[in-house]
Amino acid sequence: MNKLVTLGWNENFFKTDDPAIIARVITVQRSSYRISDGEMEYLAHISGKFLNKANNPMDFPTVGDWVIVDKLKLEQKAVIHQILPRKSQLVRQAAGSKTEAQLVAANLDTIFIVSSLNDDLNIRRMERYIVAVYESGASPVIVLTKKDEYPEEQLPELISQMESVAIGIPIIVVSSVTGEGIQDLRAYLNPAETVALIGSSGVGKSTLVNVLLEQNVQKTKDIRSDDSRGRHTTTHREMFVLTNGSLLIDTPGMRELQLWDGEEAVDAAFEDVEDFASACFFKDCQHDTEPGCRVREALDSGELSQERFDSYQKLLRELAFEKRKQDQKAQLEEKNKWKQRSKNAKAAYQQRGFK
Ligand SMILES: Nc1nc2c(ncn2[C@@H]2O[C@H](COP(=O)(O)OP(=O)(O)OP(=O)(O)O)[C@@H](O)[C@H]2O)c(=O)[nH]1
Ligand SMILES: [Zn+2]
Repeated sequence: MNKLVTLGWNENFFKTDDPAIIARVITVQRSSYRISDGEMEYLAHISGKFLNKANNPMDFPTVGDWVIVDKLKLEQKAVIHQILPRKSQLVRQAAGSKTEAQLVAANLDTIFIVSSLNDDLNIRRMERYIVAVYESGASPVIVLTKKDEYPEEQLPELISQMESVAIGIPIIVVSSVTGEGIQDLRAYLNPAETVALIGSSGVGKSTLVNVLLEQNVQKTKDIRSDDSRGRHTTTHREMFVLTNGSLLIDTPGMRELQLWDGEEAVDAAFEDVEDFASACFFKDCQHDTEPGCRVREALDSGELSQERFDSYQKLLRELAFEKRKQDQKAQLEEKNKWKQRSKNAKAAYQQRGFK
């Protein structure tokens, strides 16, 4: 049997007579990668030619990527030549002020949006995560952790609140301490499928990975007893194989999730708002003062909450702003490229002695 299958490989991804050239990225460490062919792990680097062609973060391998490689079995080293087309990819705007995409993981079937029931839970943040997941092409599942620390009687109210913003998305409540809900979660971990966990730091992602793997592979840390500096315990992204053959990727906690792209994903995540908007009299209704505005009507009657509508508009504005920044950056890069070219041409001309 082709061992790649144990990593979720499917022949439809890429046709080749030589499966030995295929591997999957299981961790990313600065400029090196750990890859696996299902049999052995290799420390891999990208080839010089690859490096020359890669000019933005999306061109580089990420955890979950399928890659074409040359393996040196004895040394357990490999060279990555190419990334196979991704079937899904989770992207966010990189932290900091630079306009730059950050690729979180690739080829995911499902994404667990993990939030703890105690103080981390935030409806507006949840909406943002849902948009990012829809945009990635994977299916979202909401996982609410630390059930053991939350008053049972308040749970139904909270879940119904969550349901109103996570339309049609499964919501699973778990406790890694008591084991409640873990079995329900396993229903979303199918053989040969890849699931990634995302969420803020300290919500219990790594603890959950350990529980699902039934062993301690990810370091966890007590957030109550540490200082504000050493909070993040998961420093890199890593893929694990569960005993049933499903693949699980843990990601470092995010302080905030800045969207990179996804106006259509906003429409998908805000199906309720879209439904009202499509019933407005004017096709291009701005839901402001236009007559026959179904959105305003829904806001007045309470069918649609003002907070939800504000959040929808805010995300759209943010994405439009993000897009303008990206376009400006692309224009600048294009300009610099031409500048450099004419500089090179001039230098070559002078070298030939035509001064
Ligand atoms: N009471 C309770 N505590 C939990 C549960 N799950 C995790 N914790 C605790 O929450 C703290 C943070 O858990 P981690 O698993 O390290 O959190 P994380 O999301 O991986 O954090 P980062 O690696 O920083 O992203 C630890 O002290 C865990 O013991 C749970 O179900 N119940
Ligand atoms: Zn309207």
